Amino acid sequence: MQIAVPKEIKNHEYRVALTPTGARELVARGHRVTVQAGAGEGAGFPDAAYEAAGAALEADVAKVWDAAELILKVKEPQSEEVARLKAGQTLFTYLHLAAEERLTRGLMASGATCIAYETITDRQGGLPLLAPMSTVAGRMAIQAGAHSLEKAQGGSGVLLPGVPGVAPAKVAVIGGGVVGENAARMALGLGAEVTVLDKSIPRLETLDDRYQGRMKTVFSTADAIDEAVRESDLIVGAVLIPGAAAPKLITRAMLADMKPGSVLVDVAIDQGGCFETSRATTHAEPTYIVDGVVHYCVANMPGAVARTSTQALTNATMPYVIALADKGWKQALADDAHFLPGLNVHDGQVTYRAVAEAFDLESVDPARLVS
Ligand SMILES: NC(=O)C1=CN([C@@H]2O[C@H](COP(=O)(O)OP(=O)(O)OC[C@H]3O[C@@H](n4cnc5c(N)ncnc54)[C@H](O)[C@@H]3O)[C@@H](O)[C@H]2O)C=CC1
Ligand SMILES: CC(=O)C(=O)O
Ligand SMILES: [Mg+2]
Repeated sequence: MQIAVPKEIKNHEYRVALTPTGARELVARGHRVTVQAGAGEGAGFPDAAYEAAGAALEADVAKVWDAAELILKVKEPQSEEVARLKAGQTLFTYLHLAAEERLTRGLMASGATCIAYETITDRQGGLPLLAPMSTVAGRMAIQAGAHSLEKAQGGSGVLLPGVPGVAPAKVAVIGGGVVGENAARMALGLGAEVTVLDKSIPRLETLDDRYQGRMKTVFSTADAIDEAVRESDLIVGAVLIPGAAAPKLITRAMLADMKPGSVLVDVAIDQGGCFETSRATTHAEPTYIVDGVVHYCVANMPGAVARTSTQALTNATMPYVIALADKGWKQALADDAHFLPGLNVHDGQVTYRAVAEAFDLESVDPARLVS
């Protein structure tokens, strides 16, 4: 199969979808891999390493896309990438479609087969291709929040751990999944007072057990969120309803109850964000202030630590890439009931129910397309 790896073009996105190690593996299986020149540079993988792995380098982005049967990316396609995509091609990348009607319609119009990393499931009920980047983003959320609390960033001037004689900051994490646990763990490590809110009792039990009561676990209700809003210096938004738009859990009116200079880090922004006042920002300009509250809403947080993130992401994606390359999308999805929910768009049709519901579109059962 002809496989293409374009250079990512989203603002300050330095990850790449395939490492030289991955390229070598695909080439050894008889596939042709074309990497756009410079695609791996931001993650520390020079062109020469891909060449040594048996991949072809191509400087002309149009040629990279045009010849491909399978396109491997990291971030959701930007508009100029959507314009390059065509029927008969398979795209494998993060898509986050429920937050992006224009992108959804663009992918439908392309006629291509679009498989999202973030809706593939596993036997344990997890999201194995979202989890590595959620781990990174959760850990980064506290770094970003701590920095945003500094006065020069518009923050309240609170230091997360406090100092002897001065109490630590209060951190609330809404959603105790992969992002939430990693954020809470970092905040605990820095000495903050940490509360995690989740709607899943089993999840709260796991956290309570794992951290031996060192973080408070609270069932997520409107009252509990009100209290977190009133008390916290930093709130991390980390909820997810897989494939769907995030619920808005903090409204604009509620910001008036927050301490001036408090910080909201909305990691769920790639699914539309879980705070009413969230809008996606970039690493170039990560924060803005609404009603005295600093908002950090970068939709590709892991792109900033591209070396670590690329290795973590490709460790997880590689078995799926190999299945797509060896068998083609139809057989690869037919053979694996957990890979199948990755299919979001095929030949003009939406195949993921939560995405179709977000935009009042017809949804086609993906199982019908592969049987
Ligand atoms: N901004 C970025 O760069 C990145 C964003 N993300 C995003 O972070 C979000 C979270 O991802 P994961 O932690 O992997 O998901 P997850 O599925 O592991 O965890 C989500 C948690 O939210 C909980 N939840 C759902 N509704 C809730 C509510 N109303 N109140 C409290 N908790 C609720 C669920 O029970 C679950 O435990 C996703 O939108 C994901 O796409 C992930 C990586 C990078
Ligand atoms: C999950 C995601 O959106 C990211 O890693 O950028
Ligand atoms: Mg995004």
